[in-house]
Amino acid sequence: MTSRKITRVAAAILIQPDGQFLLASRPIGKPYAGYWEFPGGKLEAGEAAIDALARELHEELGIEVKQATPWLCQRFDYPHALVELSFFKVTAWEGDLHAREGQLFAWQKPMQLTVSPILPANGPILRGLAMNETLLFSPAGLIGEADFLERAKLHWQAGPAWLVLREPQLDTQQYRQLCLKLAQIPRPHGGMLIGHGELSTLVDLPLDGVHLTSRQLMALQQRPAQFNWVGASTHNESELAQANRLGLDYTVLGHVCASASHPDQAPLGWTQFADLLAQGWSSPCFAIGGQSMATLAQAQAAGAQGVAILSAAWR
Ligand SMILES: Nc1nc2c([nH]c(=O)n2[C@@H]2O[C@H](COP(=O)(O)OP(=O)(O)OP(=O)(O)O)[C@@H](O)[C@H]2O)c(=O)[nH]1
Ligand SMILES: [Mg+2]
Repeated sequence: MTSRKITRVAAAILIQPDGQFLLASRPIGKPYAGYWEFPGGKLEAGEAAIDALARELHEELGIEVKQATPWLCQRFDYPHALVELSFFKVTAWEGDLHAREGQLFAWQKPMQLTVSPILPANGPILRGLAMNETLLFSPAGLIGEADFLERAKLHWQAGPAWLVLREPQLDTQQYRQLCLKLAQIPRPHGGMLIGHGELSTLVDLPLDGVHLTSRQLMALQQRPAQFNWVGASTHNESELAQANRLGLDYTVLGHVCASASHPDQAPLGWTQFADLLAQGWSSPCFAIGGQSMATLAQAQAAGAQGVAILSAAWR
């Protein structure tokens, strides 16, 4: 097997407080001229991705980066190069944008692109920009249905919470009923309701998506077409690779820290978690296992989208 040289690239997702992000058109004379991309460029020899990011944004846009959080690390096989893209979410910068390379700029809303074409590698990751920093797993089995419905309402009132309804102790009929009750709660900020279980029992429920177990994930040949959003639980590289092959929207990887739900299995730990993410995947990943808002920053520093929270979300 011949191994291709990897071109390392740092790219910035500049995000405004209202959630709009910046795309720039590639200048004439470069490969894919006229395609829309995230500003950025190639790492120089010995340069760290975050330093390349700051340098490129200065060169291309004339701004100084003040706050950048690692987001996805993605590998993409172009005919001209195998590219490893380290994306950063840049939420604070100084200076006005200048098109120093003659680019055009477009501020875009997640899932509502108005420009095209975009670079081929960027297509699969765009859905990830619509995701929240937390993924909440339901606890009705632990705290009781009435309490759960009340707290779900509070989460959705407060923000765009993504809720996975995972209740393995319920039978199909009970699950349906609970799901229908949840679906009636208003979600003014665009919160999401994600199902869990045998896919054939979920298809006609008012769900925004489905969360696959790792067993379901490994048994599938294709992404299930009946659901808008599809994510999966993963524990290792082969499961991450399968999620990537199927083009899933997100993964959950763990458990990262010791957790009450898996007392007999050794946790991955942050180093192994970060190493697995650094292999390069096209969809955001949530850390799971001992996670809460208190571990969000650490998870994101390791390259995660955010944290999957079980019991800590419902206290
Ligand atoms: N900057 C940037 N590059 C991307 C993105 N997506 C993507 O596939 N790429 C690829 O990553 C590589 C980065 O190239 P670049 O042309 O921006 O590099 P650069 O700014 O250092 O320019 P240079 O070629 O003049 O040195 C290209 O192969 C490009 O196709 C993206 O969103 N932003
Ligand atoms: Mg560039």
